[in-house]
Amino acid sequence: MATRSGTDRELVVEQEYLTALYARLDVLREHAATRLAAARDAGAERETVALWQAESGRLEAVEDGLCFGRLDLRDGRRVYIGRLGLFRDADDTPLLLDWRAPAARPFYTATMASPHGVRRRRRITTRGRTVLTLDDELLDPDAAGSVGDGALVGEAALVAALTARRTGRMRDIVTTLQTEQDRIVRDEHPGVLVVQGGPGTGKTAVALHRLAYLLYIRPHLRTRRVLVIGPSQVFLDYIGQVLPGLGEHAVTTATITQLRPDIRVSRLDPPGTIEAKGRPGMAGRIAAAVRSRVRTPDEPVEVEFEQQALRLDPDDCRGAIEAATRTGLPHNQARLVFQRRIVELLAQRLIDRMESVVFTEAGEAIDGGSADGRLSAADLRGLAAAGVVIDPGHDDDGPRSLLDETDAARLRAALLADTQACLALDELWPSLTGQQVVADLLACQVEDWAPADIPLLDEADAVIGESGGATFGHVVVDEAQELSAMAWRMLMRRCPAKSMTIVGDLAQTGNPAGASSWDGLLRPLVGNRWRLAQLTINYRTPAEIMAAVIDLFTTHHPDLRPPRSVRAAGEPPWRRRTTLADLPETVADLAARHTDGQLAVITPRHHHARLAAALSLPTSPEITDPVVALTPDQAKGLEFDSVLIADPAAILATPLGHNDLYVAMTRTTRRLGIVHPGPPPAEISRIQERTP
Ligand SMILES: Nc1ncnc2c1ncn2[C@@H]1O[C@H](COP(=O)(O)OP(=O)(O)OP(=O)(O)O)[C@@H](O)[C@H]1O
Repeated sequence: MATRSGTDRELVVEQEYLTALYARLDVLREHAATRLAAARDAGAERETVALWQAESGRLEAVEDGLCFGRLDLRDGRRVYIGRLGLFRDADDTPLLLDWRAPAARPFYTATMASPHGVRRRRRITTRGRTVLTLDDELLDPDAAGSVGDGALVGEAALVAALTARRTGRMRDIVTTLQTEQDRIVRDEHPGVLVVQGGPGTGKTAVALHRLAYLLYIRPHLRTRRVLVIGPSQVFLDYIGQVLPGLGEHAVTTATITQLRPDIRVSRLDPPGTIEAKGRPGMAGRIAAAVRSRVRTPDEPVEVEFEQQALRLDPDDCRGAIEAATRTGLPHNQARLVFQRRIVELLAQRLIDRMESVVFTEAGEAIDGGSADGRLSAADLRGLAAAGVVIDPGHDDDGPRSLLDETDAARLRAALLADTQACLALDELWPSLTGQQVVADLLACQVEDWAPADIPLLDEADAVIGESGGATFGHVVVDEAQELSAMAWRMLMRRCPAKSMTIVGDLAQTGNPAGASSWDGLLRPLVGNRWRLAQLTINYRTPAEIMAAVIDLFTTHHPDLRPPRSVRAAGEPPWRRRTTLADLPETVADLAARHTDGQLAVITPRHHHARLAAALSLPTSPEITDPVVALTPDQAKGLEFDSVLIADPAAILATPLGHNDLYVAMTRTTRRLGIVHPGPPPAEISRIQERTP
């Protein structure tokens, strides 16, 4: 049990310490600002300016909650814990430990049974630069009022964080990270770490804190760059302040679609098409489609070059194709190998033809050449007379070849630059673009793309060798259950080290091409280089609401364990019957009466525009508005003080609708209401009908 240590003397002591920490921070800020200005004035390299800019940003970001904890150790030492490390200028004595430092770890993990050398854990709550409260936990088994195992670490602060009003922006949880979460944050697994956990278990928060931790312990990741993938821009806006608040600004965030800004997405596919496009077999089909564009002719091919017809036999083509294929290069690069082989053949044919032309003393060409196949002194004189001799340095009169290697190279270059010759070669091995390949495969228009096409286009680009794009040292994937097998292939190409943190919940999969098993998904991609970790406590959704969704959960996911709610909100969910015609008015009326915190109205896609209009809300939600209208898809990963679901039966009627309804019902931190046209679907019939 934590006790509030509010004696004036203690508060004064901590206030003095905090003031000294801020003074040190101010000195560092001034230093960084001076160095930044000097670098700019001196026209320093971009990297130097960026370095000081990043340092200034890091120091600015920690203003709120700079120091939030203190550990009194059994050996008499005392350490303060905060958002970054601070050291005394004179002798480098640590003044404040970065929460990520190993010595700070007991702040998150020490218990009565394993106190990790800690006698007292103190939580320091501040506003601005002022100490407000101190909460102490004594981890001394002999002390009265000490904390027991199984208790939440820092319960008062945790409950305060969980019950605070939502703002549409996620906050960091660095002051109240729980033990099972800390274990994942600091997990040293070098490969793919999958975090499976129910709604509200802190997967997003943990993934972001883990990224901050990895950047701290593996600084080389800053140069290799790190990426966070989320399901939508709304979600990325929602989490956008967490890492900067932890002093980490240099992180790329994107949706799968945003990884390819060069491709315009202008439409949505129906669920069946999304599912088909996401299957792993699409990779084989794309590779086969690209391969099928390489043609071995049945008949000899004539190549026109400077009014001469050069002949390529099918065997010539086959040999060049095999040589190019053997290189293992992507299609467009292998094409260059093929071209070079063919051009070598053609150039040799031209050379042979030239060499077989023999001139008379008078300079007239006689077909056939000399008996030994080489040129005589007379031939050379004839060539010189005709202005054809290219190598005047050799005036010995012995037999020799007409064209040397330089001439042959020039001839090959001329062939490669010749439009007619290239057209003939392109017939056999054309240069391709990913968009052509996929458009032909799907029999659709180039430039008329849907989100599910992005991984296919990316795959095609990889097969033909045109993609490139940035790669990253570590990738975090949030709402990872939503990604198709093809999207995973796309991400894996961007993370050569296969160092990833993947967080998701198989019970929340809404994408028909999404995951139903982590093993099934990852084994084909990374073998056994992946590990599963689980989160079990739901910090968001109150117990009353989890009790209302339990049937829905267990019916569809008997093999998964539901998360345990950390608290009850004292407000049971409610439902209200209406008619389809009255639905917009009923919802608008209920939303208008809502005044307490942020409200999300979650509707099936086909009602979305109509209900948003009835509520005078945009269909592209602004995530910080007091009321937002969302589809279940858009609500993924978000949370609100209150949620109102309109027409649950229509949500259930979509493929994987049971998961979508589960997502919708678990977005709330306090209140849940459901409006249903007609009788309630069985899944919610246990919820009491009443008006809020
Ligand atoms: N240790 C903690 N201290 C304070 N708040 C916490 C803690 N863990 C989680 N939370 C809060 O609980 C809420 C849910 O966290 P988060 O969104 O990370 O869960 P999630 O598992 O990703 O949920 P979902 O799967 O539903 O998207 C957030 O408001 C988060 O800040």
